Amino acid sequence: MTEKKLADWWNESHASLYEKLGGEAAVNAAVDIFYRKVLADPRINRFFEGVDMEKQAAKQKAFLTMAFGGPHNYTGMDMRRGHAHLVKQGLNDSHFDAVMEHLGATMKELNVPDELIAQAAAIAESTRNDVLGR
Ligand code: HEM
Repeated sequence: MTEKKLADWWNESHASLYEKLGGEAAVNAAVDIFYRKVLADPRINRFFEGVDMEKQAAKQKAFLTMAFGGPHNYTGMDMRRGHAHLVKQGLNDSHFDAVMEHLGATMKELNVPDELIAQAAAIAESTRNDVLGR
């Protein structure tokens, strides 16, 4: 193998899900679509009432970066703290499922391959108990 081929092979086989999806550009493309879906959904939009737009955009970006397996600084404890007030307002599995639905639909709209959608869903799913405070 030439050096270039070796480097390509290494990068392809070690690319994170985040890199495969297109990194920060992919997250930025997904934010608008995802955000619109969430805010248009009467099952869950009440949780986002009174959250200011700037904070919200940063939150959506953090959410998607996390789901895409990218660099993030959140831990289970942060997920617990970040959603504890929502759990008090009744946040439960049905709301979590709705968010998962929008995540999958957003990625489908962006023509992400099913296999990568499944990987992102698995990452998001792994936060369920922390988000729901149990
Ligand atoms: C897939 C699981 C989820 C992940 C990975 C996630 C991720 C995050 C992150 C990173 C933040 C920012 C926390 C911070 O302030 O540092 C956040 C906040 C928030 N999340 Fe989630 N989230 C998830 C599920 C949900 C669900 C199911 C809802 C409601 C239906 C929700 C509603 C919110 C709201 C409203 C905030 C902003 C809270 C505030 O600033 O007052 N999240 N989430």
